[in-house]
Amino acid sequence: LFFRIRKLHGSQSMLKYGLISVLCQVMAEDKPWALISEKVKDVYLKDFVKLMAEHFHLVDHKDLLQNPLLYGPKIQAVFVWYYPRVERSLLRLLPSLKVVANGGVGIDHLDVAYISSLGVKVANTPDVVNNATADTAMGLLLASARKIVEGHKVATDPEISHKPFLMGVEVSGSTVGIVGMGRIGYKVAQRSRGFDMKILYHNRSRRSVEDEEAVGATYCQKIDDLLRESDFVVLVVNLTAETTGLIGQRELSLMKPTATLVNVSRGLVVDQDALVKALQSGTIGAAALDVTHPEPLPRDHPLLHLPQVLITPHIGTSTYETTRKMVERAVENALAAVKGLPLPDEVKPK
Ligand SMILES: O=C(O)C(=O)CO
Repeated sequence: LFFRIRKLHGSQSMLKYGLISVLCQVMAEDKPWALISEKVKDVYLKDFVKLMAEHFHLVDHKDLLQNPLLYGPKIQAVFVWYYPRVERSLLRLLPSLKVVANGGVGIDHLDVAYISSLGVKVANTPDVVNNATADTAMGLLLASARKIVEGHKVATDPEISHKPFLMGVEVSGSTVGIVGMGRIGYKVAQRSRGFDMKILYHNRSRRSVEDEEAVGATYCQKIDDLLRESDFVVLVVNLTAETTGLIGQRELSLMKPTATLVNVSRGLVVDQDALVKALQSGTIGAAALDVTHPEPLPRDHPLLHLPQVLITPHIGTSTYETTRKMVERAVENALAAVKGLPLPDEVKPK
């Protein structure tokens, strides 16, 4: 059609440009509409929002709430990075919604059963998050064990004249216990092998002998055995009804008084009050947490003030490369749903 219009000559040029402009508008309308959170605009670098905007007209949550009748019926996809919260009140505004496309693997913040009951698909971005999240776990483990953050403070604070030795815990040759041997857990095991660590793991189902041998991991059917023997306990489970509060007072009391708890899963996997008590009483040695409940913690929360606790603000996947892959994957999932095609990463209700 475009080339036919271009062939119009002379006096027809007004008509020609009019038709081209209408055609461009029709083509622009062709792009589906998607909702993102204004927080995503703040958090995600412009490049990533641009990537989504190549395929979707983006509306932010604030605009939607100001103009629900204008935008609500157009929106076919919601991109979620924790925000916007996909509450029932939001879903009611979106009668044409086809997909909730989550960036990240954890979908504990989504009511998948309810969203699916509306005929709306849910997708996440597994696999692409594995390396960055496993790197974060190892970073926390090493930084906590070798007091890297305190070391930086001491080295850069001119007021500290007496340099303490900052005695750490030896990582090489120690025992790591990985709770949750899924895709990220396995990456943690691969990295731990590079540090000559003895590797224990606990998982709902045992890995194949080949998988175990490839990283030298030993299966602990009972989590208690892993907790008793490990110098570093690394939590890499999904948050589910079964894993909520998985590490409580009893479990912490089984750990070595020198042990470190590393959490890159979700804050609610740990009973935080019990963790505070275990740290204060010396039941365990240290904690290194990329996730807490809530996030961020209130400024007066004891975990923020214990010297043996290292906290990062949920940066498990925050690398440029992984974020790009997550955005690309979320866009692929959303486009597939809009076109009625199978989603690369559909999450079905349990
Ligand atoms: O992928 C996820 O769910 C994360 O939380 C990454 O840290």
